[in-house]
Amino acid sequence: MRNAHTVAKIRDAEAALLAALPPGALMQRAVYGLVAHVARRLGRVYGARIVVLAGGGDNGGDALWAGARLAERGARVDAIAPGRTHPEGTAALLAAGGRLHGPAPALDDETLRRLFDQAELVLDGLLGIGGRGGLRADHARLAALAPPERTVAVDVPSGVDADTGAVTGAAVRASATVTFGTHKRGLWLTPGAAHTGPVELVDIGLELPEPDLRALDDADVAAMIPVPGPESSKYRRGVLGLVAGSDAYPGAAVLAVGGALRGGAGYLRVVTETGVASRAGDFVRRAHPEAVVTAIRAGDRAAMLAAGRVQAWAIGPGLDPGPAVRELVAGLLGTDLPVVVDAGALDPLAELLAADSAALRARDAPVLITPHEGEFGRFTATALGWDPDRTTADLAADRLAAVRRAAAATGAVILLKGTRTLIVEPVGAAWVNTNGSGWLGTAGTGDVLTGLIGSLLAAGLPAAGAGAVGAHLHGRAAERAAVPLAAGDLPDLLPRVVTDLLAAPDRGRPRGGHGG
Ligand SMILES: NC(=O)C1=CN([C@@H]2O[C@H](COP(=O)(O)OP(=O)(O)OC[C@H]3O[C@@H](n4cnc5c(N)ncnc54)[C@H](O)[C@@H]3O)[C@@H](O)[C@H]2O)[C@@H](O)CC1
Ligand SMILES: Nc1ncnc2c1ncn2[C@@H]1O[C@H](COP(=O)(O)OP(=O)(O)O)[C@@H](O)[C@H]1O
Ligand SMILES: [K+]
Repeated sequence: MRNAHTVAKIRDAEAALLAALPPGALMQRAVYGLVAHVARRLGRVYGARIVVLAGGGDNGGDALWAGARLAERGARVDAIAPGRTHPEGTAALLAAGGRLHGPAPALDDETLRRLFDQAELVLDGLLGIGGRGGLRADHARLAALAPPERTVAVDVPSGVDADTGAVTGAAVRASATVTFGTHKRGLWLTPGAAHTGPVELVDIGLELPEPDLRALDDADVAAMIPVPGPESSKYRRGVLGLVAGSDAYPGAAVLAVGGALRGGAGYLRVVTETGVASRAGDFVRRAHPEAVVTAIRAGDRAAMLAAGRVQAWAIGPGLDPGPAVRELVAGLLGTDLPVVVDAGALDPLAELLAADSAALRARDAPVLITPHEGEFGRFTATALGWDPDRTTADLAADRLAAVRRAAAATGAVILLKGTRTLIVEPVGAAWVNTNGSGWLGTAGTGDVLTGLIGSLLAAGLPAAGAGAVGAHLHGRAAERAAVPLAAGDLPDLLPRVVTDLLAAPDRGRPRGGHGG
């Protein structure tokens, strides 16, 4: 498990440790980790040309000290400073033979370009967790010139808000980030997450409280995947009821069923709309003979519920939102089972919530909704009266906070899909998925995810756990796909992903959350 904390919590932990350690010791721990990263990456430090971007705070201090250590090992280090610099770090760099250029306004573009062009590596120490708002012009100029493929961000890419991931104006783009003590939420939240490259965590010994945001690793997911025991049967493993597919969109049902069959439930009951031609049911039967299909007339909630006993429901892929689907969603809310609501069932659920804001809180079992950003805007507009334009702005300014507000106000567990899918419980507990790739942004991958999550829910995982494990497996499957991937490729890749996770030697070993 990887943990992220708020800047305020990091400052508290830092203060406690600073009081207990000799002056400068904490910074030296950070510097040690940073230098190790740089040395590993360069292979040979001696003779390497390194540029240090040195802001006026401790982030600049880290970078300058790292520059000093690298200069002592024979690197040629040029520091560029927008203004004043960390005194001890500066003195150490100069004593080690490094050079300081600045303040930046006095440096012409030509000189700066030459320094950046020659650099094998740039250390971005302009701003860390002390950054506030958009970069000032003298910082922004340096951030824009730093070459992304050769830049390592110190603690946080400068210009990315460490708490929210918001980016206002220019920000450093790095090919790797070395962060200290714990992850910062902004490293994981879009848009900031697009600036970090892979993130390496350096343990500096902070004693941290409960995290504010978590990310599952392979080992966590391996320990959470429901594995059948000797006593298991198809019914004991969990039965999923999946309401998906209509005459208009039969394919979505096929994709969702594909995800569900590979999600670990023992039995799958699929409910489709008969419509004129019962197309969806026929499609599903042909593609997936394992699924048991019941075709119902649109909106016939009694027929849906009569499809058989299940442990969880998922509804939405390939359904046309309208009064008939609202009937079905209302029928599912009336059960005491966990329900996943996606796609064509989201607007109908939002309408039910607009009429009765306590509809979800009145249930004992969770409702997990899985919107993408556009669906989230529509859902919150209908259910909560939020202005969609304002919601778009709120998501860019502080994605996690916006989703937390919506989860608290509706009582739904919310899985907001995107580059960094977020899973948030009504009480605020939050997870982020950090794997996958842009190739997932193709029609139908969300349908596969809904089936997969529904299946995990039926197999007994709690709602947020099913969402987080489902998103992780879905992302890993995408990483293994031949590209460009199509949504239909994903179900067939899931068995290899799960098999490898379960075979990993550290499966089942406790994984500490220590130090993030
Ligand atoms: N918190 C910790 O546990 C540790 C922190 N360390 C380092 O210390 C950093 C935090 O240092 P500081 O608190 O000094 O903060 P920073 O170095 O992040 O930034 C503070 C400085 O930046 C200026 N500034 C703020 N916003 C700006 C903007 N938008 N444009 C231009 N300038 C801006 C401020 O006026 C101030 O001079 C961490 O990111 C990390 O690199 C490490 O040394 C080790 C331990
Ligand atoms: N850049 C990206 N990186 C990682 N995952 C992505 C990216 N873009 C989209 N995804 C994932 O792809 C899926 C798309 O789902 P969705 O928007 O519902 O599509 P559809 O409705 O066509 O199935 C989600 O799981 C989302 O998180
Ligand atoms: K930085």
